[in-house]
Amino acid sequence: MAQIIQWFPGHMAKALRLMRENLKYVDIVFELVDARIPLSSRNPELDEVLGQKPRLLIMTKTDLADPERTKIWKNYFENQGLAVVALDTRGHKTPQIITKAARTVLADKWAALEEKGVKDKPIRALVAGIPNVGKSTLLNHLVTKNVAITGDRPGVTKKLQWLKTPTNLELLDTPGVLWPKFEDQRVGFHLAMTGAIKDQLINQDDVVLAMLAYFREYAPNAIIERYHLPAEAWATNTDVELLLLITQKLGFKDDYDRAAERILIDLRRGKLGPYTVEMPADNIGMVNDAK
Ligand SMILES: Nc1nc2c(ncn2[C@@H]2O[C@H](COP(=O)(O)OP(=O)(O)OP(=O)(O)O)[C@@H](O)[C@H]2O)c(=O)[nH]1
Repeated sequence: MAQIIQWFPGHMAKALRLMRENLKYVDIVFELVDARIPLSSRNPELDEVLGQKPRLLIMTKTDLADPERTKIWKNYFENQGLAVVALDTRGHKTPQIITKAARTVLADKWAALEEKGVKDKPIRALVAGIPNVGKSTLLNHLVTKNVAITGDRPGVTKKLQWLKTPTNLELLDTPGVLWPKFEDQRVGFHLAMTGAIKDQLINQDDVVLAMLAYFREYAPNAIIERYHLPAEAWATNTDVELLLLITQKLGFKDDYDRAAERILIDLRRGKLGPYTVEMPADNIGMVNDAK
């Protein structure tokens, strides 16, 4: 883990600085989090950078997450005063869902503008989130044609590029890449499970063992079925022994690394079913509890 801790801070500082600079050009920030790891995929310093800037929390990849847990998380964030949508960003209703939610967040401000005679003002937004959370996918689904806005407007003069959507949003075309924080080693494991960080950064065997500990408690049958293990496999084996057993079942003899790699691919592609490895009560040490 030490390697990761040394590697990220410079990137994170730069990303947050860029975010601060761009914030003044937008009305709202779309903060993306991965529904499978809603805490580990958030950046704890974002709260401070955003201050009072309106925000919409978008939980992505709900098709890969446990639906019951997604509901719990949505409530949890809403109870903190955040506006939240949870979706598979690739769905065809994404533009309508996101635009409606953004309009709701900004309803008062837009009503005040309309009173002053400003009609149909586009909502300007910045998409932010950690790598792999779905930023580009969201942008691509919101913007049906690639139309860059030009002209003498704030942002444009600074050579920022904006993308217009048919639903009257204007999106900064470069998403803000945030970096997670790794003080809690579970954060690293969870990010690795979902593929948010490079595989070279964490020992895959360790990630798979953390993952098996989760499946032992919450979805034991998914592993039994996928790797054709005997029904009593969990009861008679430790997590390490189970990894060895799966390695043999996969026909990889004693090549545990290869088995770990295969298991992670299965997990990330949803072959082990939907999963959400974090719950609010886990207190994964990275997000400020207050908004
Ligand atoms: N199943 C599923 N996959 C998604 C969803 N959103 C994005 N993806 C996939 O997740 C992967 C990463 O998505 P990107 O849009 O490239 O993520 P990004 O945040 O732009 O990533 P970086 O460029 O690394 O910062 C891609 O394979 C997407 O197809 C979703 O809601 N559900």
